[in-house]
Amino acid sequence: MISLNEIGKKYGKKTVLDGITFNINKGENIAIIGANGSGKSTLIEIICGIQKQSSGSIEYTDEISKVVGIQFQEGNWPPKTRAIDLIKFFKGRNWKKDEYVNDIFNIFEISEILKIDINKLSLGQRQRLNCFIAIIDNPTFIVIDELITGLDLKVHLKLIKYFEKIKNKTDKTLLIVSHIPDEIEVLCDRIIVLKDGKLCDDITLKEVFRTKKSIKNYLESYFGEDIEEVIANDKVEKNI
Ligand SMILES: Nc1ncnc2c1ncn2[C@@H]1O[C@H](COP(=O)(O)OP(=O)(O)OP(=O)(O)O)[C@@H](O)[C@H]1O
Repeated sequence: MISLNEIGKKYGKKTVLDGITFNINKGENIAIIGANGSGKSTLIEIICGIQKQSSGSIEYTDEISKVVGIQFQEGNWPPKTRAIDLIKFFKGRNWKKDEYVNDIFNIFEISEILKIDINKLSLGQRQRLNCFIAIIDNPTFIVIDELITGLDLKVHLKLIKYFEKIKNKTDKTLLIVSHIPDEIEVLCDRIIVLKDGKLCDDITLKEVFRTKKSIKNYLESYFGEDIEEVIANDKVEKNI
């Protein structure tokens, strides 16, 4: 279990996270939602140990966090780095003999971008590669910061299917930043809502369906406008 206790984060005088308390149990699949700037990325970076909280504590009580795979919205790779260089770096020269790596290599369609400078890839191609690299070590705890960014529909559906398989067939723990109702419904069993850096809801999908009938209705109750519009604005902001 990962236990967050009164996590706070300040950048200078600006409070970005305030009093965040919740647990992540092994095998859980959690969606973190919130408006732009509500602190989602900061929170997942703190959970993964990339950033230090300004206050509060985190306890990691079992093997959940032993192997963490985090996919960032953007990855800053050194100039002239290619996918093949990263694969060899992480898995060695004999990576082709690794069945798991070959499997995800095909699913994420890496062969077509294998020898291109990563900095010259399109947003969607880079997203695919970032996601692939995040899970190359077959992590027990997978953190995905907005799967949809830059992906075309075909690849998006393919990746959702892959993560759905992970959810159903393994006891891996998934933490996903997402605003896409269908994605949340397929991949998650719990939603955490951040608003202005505060945790304002922590609810199971079961409860969402019982009280609001659909995830779309639930999201609308937080965003206060048609969620399709929020998603569309998100896509425009991220140049999809
Ligand atoms: N390194 C930083 N220095 C100063 N302020 C920062 C830094 N990183 C993030 N912030 C600010 O902290 C707030 C929360 O940012 P964060 O990226 O965590 O939000 P988010 O919910 O993930 O946003 P988005 O949906 O746009 O990705 C924002 O106001 C952002 O401008």
